[in-house]
Amino acid sequence: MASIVITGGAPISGEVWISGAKNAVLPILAAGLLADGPMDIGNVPHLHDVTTTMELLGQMGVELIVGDKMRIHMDARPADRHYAPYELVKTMRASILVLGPLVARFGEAVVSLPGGCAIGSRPVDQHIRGLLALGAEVSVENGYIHAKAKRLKGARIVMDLVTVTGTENIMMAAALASGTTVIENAAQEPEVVDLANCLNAMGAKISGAGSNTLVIEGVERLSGCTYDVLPDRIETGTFLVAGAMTGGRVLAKRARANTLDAVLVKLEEAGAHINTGEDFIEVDMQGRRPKAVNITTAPYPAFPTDMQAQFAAMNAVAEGVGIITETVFENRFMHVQELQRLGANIRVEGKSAIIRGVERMTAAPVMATDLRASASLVLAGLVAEGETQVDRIYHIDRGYECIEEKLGALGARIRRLPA
Ligand SMILES: CC(=O)N[C@H]1[C@@H](OP(=O)(O)OP(=O)(O)OC[C@H]2O[C@@H](n3ccc(=O)[nH]c3=O)[C@H](O)[C@@H]2O)O[C@H](CO)[C@@H](O)[C@@H]1O
Ligand SMILES: C=C(OP(=O)(O)O)C(=O)O
Repeated sequence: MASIVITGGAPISGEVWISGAKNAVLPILAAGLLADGPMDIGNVPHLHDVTTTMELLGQMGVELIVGDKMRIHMDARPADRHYAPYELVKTMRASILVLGPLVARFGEAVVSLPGGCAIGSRPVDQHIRGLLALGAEVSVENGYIHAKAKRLKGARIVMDLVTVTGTENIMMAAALASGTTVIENAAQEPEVVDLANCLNAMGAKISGAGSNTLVIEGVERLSGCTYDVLPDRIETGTFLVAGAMTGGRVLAKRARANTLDAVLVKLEEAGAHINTGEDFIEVDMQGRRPKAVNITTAPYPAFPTDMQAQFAAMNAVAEGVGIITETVFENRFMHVQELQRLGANIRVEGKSAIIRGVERMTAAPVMATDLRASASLVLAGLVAEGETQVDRIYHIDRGYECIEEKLGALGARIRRLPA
């Protein structure tokens, strides 16, 4: 299995280009199933999850071509299958995003249950509840969700909890339903807004994206469109933390500061100078050691769970004690025991990790358990003395485009060892 080796201690400084957002491009590709014309999607990140989604859509008969500069040309008109097999869904939970579009487009969908993963059980009951409310018949048999509806009908849906892909699935299904759908307690994440913007560019009538109430007036058809995916706020945040925890300076280009408010506030609290513009964010630590910060994860606009592990790595070498409370996923502290192998002083109590910063961490072989846990281990490797080897990095390739090249360009001594 491939691994990443980092020799700690090099200052991280310079400019980095931010890629398109994984969590926006995946629903946008799924939304392409609804288009009765060609889609041209730009700013697509080169990620394993994108390849998996293309494979999934390809199996349904969608035509996909990767063009210059990672543009994807997609034509869903020839699609004639409404089936998402376990073999693909198990490698990427976001495959569940085809459920809503398939029912809306074909009147029928058979999609494998995604199952749990390292960070939690991650049920999809809200996705199913939403489709039932829109009038679909839904059953779960032999690990597959079977959903059917001649035409979905608009409804008022109050979500029991805030779910990002749940909101997206219902929004996509409702876009082609008859009548108006209102989703209350909707997710407000920027990726939900990006999907709504893309659907509107296809001819949908969606308002309220970015608030907790979405109103979707169903339309008869959706056309193709040209759309550029929003920059990845989690990739951005990860590079900014790399700068902050190494006492360096990082200028993230093609980044959106207004999607990262909660993260930037915490970086400032850690002692970083922050400078933002319309399409850049600069973090400058001026050689200082970061101060430990307390964070509590929650749905947007609060602090994102997808940045929790990276801040745990920063707190591990910060001055003072920081408490990190994870409220979104029940098992998202898998990085803690690996950070401890590098010398971090962390105690987990229920939903919180109490992190007492140490002056130095030392290299060790560590193992990635999920996407952001992997990122936190790479970040820790940047400061640990010696050579840290991070194994099972296929997790990181799901969500970071060329991470070793980007960090290398910022001065990190980092290399990938092939399998
Ligand atoms: C592809 C994608 O966009 N992934 C993101 C998305 O995942 P995803 O959309 O899977 O996460 P959700 O927002 O749905 O999950 C939030 C919480 O709700 C629970 N839940 C969710 C749905 C449901 O039907 N029932 C239920 O109980 C989950 O187990 C979790 O505890 O949002 C998460 C929370 O910001 C991020 O960490 C992921 O990076
Ligand atoms: C948990 C994540 O992704 P996914 O929902 O695709 O597993 C993530 O991006 O950190």
